[in-house]
Amino acid sequence: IGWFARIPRAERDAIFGLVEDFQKDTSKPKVNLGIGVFRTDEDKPYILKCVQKAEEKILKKRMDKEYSPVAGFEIFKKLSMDFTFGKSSVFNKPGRHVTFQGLSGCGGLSIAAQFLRMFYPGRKMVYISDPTWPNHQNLFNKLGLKTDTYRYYDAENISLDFDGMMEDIHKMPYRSIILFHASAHNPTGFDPTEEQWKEITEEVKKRKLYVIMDNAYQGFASGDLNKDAQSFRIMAKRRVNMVLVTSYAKNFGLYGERVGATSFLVDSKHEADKILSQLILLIRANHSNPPLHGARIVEEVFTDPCLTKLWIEELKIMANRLKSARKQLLQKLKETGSSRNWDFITKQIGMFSYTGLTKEQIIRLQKEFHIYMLTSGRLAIPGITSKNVEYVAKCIHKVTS
Ligand SMILES: Cc1ncc(COP(=O)(O)O)c(CNOCC(=O)O)c1O
Repeated sequence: IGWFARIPRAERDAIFGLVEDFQKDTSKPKVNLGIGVFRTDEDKPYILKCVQKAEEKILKKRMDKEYSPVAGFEIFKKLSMDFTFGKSSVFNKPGRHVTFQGLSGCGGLSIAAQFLRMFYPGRKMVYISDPTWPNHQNLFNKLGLKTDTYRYYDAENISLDFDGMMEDIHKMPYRSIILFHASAHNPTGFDPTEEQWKEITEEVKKRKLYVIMDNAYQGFASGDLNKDAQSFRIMAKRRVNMVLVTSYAKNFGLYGERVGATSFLVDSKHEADKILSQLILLIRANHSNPPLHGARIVEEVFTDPCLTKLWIEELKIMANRLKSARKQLLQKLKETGSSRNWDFITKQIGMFSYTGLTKEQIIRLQKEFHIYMLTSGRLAIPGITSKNVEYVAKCIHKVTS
């Protein structure tokens, strides 16, 4: 068809393009350090036991397959507010938040971005961290919001560039929109401390910024649900204007079920009703109704105390598995006699390590050793196992010495 011929080919998605290359690679051994999806030490996907038990309960109930409400079920929304802001939060009351069930984190960010584009009175531009998750810029730009960056990473010292970040926030025009990662920053793995979050919050208030809080790893980052929520709970306590986008992909292992919750904090029931009415039209224009299954699993786990307890245990198991993989990798890198300081690997938390490897070194790892990483230098920790850690360490040493 004529006009199809004139459509330019887009560049591949950094993450899913790499996964395709990995799957096509027939050599042995090959190691996937590309995508942020949890794997056991046997390099297998992990279906949480609490999820399996929840599914058995759901199946027995023989529930219908009718449409969910456009914004999701009330119980799911309430449980999500209890999980994120906590039962005692001043915002966890009718009239102080507008919550909808989105299609996981991406879906929540997408609806929030469209809503801000339609109604935000300030600049239609979002400040995102440098570096950040590759899809942030793509998502906001595709939905009509420009992006700019704030400093976040000190490559020299391989650490959080807190001073740079604060300077950039201090310079931001009043009422700019800024996106923060709630915990387990992707890709650096460096998070502000509790004290630093308090300083960031004061600066955000001074600049009257609107915050998009991307909460993709709550509980999965440290294994502690509340610790991983400190960033946005500190901001909420100081009445920072924000929308919180929560994903249940990682902390429930429900990647493909596309389940998440997004909450706009508001001041009154009057405001809440108006915002919900606009969100419902916007959601209708996107996916109309959210999927049933993932939300029902989350609801079962949050309402059954035994399943909640099991879930919290499994979060710790996953977080500890990643911590031990970091320790093993650091140990093996030391054993190679590498002169580099790799200590940052155990200082970072969550799914990724930001290694500082150059693009050339990463291409060599892929071409010569069939080890797949993002060319940004991001290494997905779940891909490290007891079986392959020595091989990975030796190959990293080879390309960096
Ligand atoms: C910061 C952040 N926000 C949002 C999301 C969105 O995740 P989802 O839409 O699956 O909930 C993700 C998921 N990351 O994807 C895996 C990877 O980076 O390799 C994320 O890391």
